[in-house]
Amino acid sequence: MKNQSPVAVLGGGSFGTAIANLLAENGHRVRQWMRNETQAETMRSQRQNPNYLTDVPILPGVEPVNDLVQTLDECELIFVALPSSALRQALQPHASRLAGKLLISMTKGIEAQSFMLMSQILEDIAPDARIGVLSGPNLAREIADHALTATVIASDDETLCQHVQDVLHGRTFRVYASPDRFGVELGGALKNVYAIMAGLAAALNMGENTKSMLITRALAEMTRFAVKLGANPMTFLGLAGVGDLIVTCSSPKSRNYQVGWALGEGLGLDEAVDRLGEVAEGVNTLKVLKAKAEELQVYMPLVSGLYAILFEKYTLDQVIEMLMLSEPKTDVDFISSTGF
Ligand SMILES: NC(=O)c1ccc[n+]([C@@H]2O[C@H](COP(=O)([O-])OP(=O)(O)OC[C@H]3O[C@@H](n4cnc5c(N)ncnc54)[C@H](O)[C@@H]3O)[C@@H](O)[C@H]2O)c1
Ligand SMILES: O=P(O)(O)OC[C@H](O)CO
Repeated sequence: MKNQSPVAVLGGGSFGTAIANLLAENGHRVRQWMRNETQAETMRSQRQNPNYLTDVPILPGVEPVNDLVQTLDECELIFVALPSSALRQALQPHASRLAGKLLISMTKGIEAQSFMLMSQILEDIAPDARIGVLSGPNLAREIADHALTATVIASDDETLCQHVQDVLHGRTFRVYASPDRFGVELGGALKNVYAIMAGLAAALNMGENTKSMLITRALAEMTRFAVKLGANPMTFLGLAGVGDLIVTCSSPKSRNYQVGWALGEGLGLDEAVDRLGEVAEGVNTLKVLKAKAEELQVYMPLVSGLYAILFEKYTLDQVIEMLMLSEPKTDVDFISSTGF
């Protein structure tokens, strides 16, 4: 079933571009909104995004636009691919236009002051909207290249999940549903931090044992934190948990991994972020996560270690020594408490 009204994608970056094209491939009319009028005009005339995924042709069904009010008024289903630092500021002024709309957050970040996830911000801005989260192992570059990909639409609104499955599902993009919006969204935000670490380790050629240890202990740490916040740990075994953690910690196409790689090459954090020139949400997430873990007294040695390197002038060697020589722990925390 095709939408009568066009579908909106908010964001002119790589993920907005990949998802807008995917929707158009499935036969939907798409309004891809971006704040930069020149960029929208260039995309309309050249049929290419001048800044992101520059070699990907913009399909005829995608109309790059610059008028947010008109876009929100025209569209019932709205995918949000704005950086976490921009989401509230971009949508708050238009709160009254969002009532009753289907708002799907694809943004993987955490708001600094409030520790709110992006769908919680959407709910805060638009309490009468219907809210979902799309998350999973979803590198924009690979979606645009039609690599076989799976994702998760998460919401307690089953009709919304079905609708999003209908519009996005296709030959190269498979959409699973989950009722656990909080767990799915938290997984997508937290894994960015560990991808920085994995990129750093890879640049230093630390080896496959190290990579595996990092990913597995990252999963343990993320899950421990999530349980403290009341999330369901089982969600972290799915695509939006371990799935996204694996891809982001393994792929040089991940921007968070690239920041870590640049740090491993000896760049400072600011230089690494500048060189990237795109959003790497893990840097801000690390700051808010470190503070929250301390507040909640959750043991997160990898987060503390990376924070110590990036913001407290510890050397990598000092942090490695602290991590490796700390008191030995149990492998899987939950085994003893579940009685298996
Ligand atoms: N790229 C991916 O592979 C991917 C995959 C899944 C989720 N995401 C998430 O999607 C979000 C966006 O990432 P991206 O990859 O598209 O980023 P990007 O760096 O490719 O592009 C960011 C875009 O946001 C725009 N922007 C910045 N500030 C803005 C503001 N105040 N108002 C409006 N637009 C603004 C920029 O101009 C740019 O067009 C992030 O939270 C990211 O974690 C990205
Ligand atoms: O490029 P990154 O590091 O923002 O990661 C992109 C996606 O979140 C991977 O699922």
